[in-house]
Amino acid sequence: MKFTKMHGLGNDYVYVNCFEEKIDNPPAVARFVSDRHFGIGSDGLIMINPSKTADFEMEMYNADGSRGEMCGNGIRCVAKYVYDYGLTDKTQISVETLGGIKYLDLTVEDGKVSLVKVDMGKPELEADLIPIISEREQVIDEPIEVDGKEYHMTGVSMGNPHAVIYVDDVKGLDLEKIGPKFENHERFPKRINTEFVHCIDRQTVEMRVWERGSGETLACGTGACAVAVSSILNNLTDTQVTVKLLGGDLQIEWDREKDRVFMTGPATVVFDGVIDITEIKE
Ligand SMILES: N[C@H](CCC[C@H](N)C(=O)O)C(=O)O
Repeated sequence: MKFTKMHGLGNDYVYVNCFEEKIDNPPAVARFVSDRHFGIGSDGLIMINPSKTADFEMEMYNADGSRGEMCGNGIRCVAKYVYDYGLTDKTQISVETLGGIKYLDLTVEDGKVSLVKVDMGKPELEADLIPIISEREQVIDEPIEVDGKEYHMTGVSMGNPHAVIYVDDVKGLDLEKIGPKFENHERFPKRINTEFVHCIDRQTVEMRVWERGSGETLACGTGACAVAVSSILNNLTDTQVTVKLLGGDLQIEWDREKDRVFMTGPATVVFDGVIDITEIKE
């Protein structure tokens, strides 16, 4: 199977052009290629498929083989792949996802995509997932106990579920310890992506993320959007936010008039390769 290894701010996936390749068991292939010792090494698998309702379809799997409804860093890389590898010459494209059709603007330099702006759509407060105790115009603040400690979170969906938690010290967090306890907490029937955030000023936040199905990643596009929406709702930032992640910065804007979130960031090709997946059983 031919693949292309790409990343968005270090959130790396194995990309497969399924106009040419066929994958019969994506969850098993995702687990295999993601293994950083026995496979290629990645945060998951992203299949680029034909679509009946958009220019392309993004089918995304986490490293544990679970399917994600949407992937912000991933969809920017899909846009770069389809332009740079000649599947389109358009600089405005649409991509079908389980989280709805997304619309992307591509910036091209020297014939290659260097930056992508994604209309991430309408943020939803996860009332069914995390009971919201007040209307969205007020502070959204839900207590949750993990490891005997009470945290306060804001639940936001960007197609996939997120719990946003504000802390004073992001760097010192033991994510390996508390991350899985949030991810698998009984409050989250679909599990959860959890973002830990420190606000630097009204235009800048820094965050780390424990992703559902992949653990700590260097960046999370949908997570950065959820953090921006939560920070604006909690009156901690203005509507344009630079989100600083371990892998780099994303620019997020929540256009309250249109009620749509826009994410702008890079996409990078690392290498092309071929791997034998015929022996994968499970
Ligand atoms: N782990 C996420 C999917 C990947 C999201 C993230 N890598 C991004 O860039 O948005 C989930 O299961 O909902």
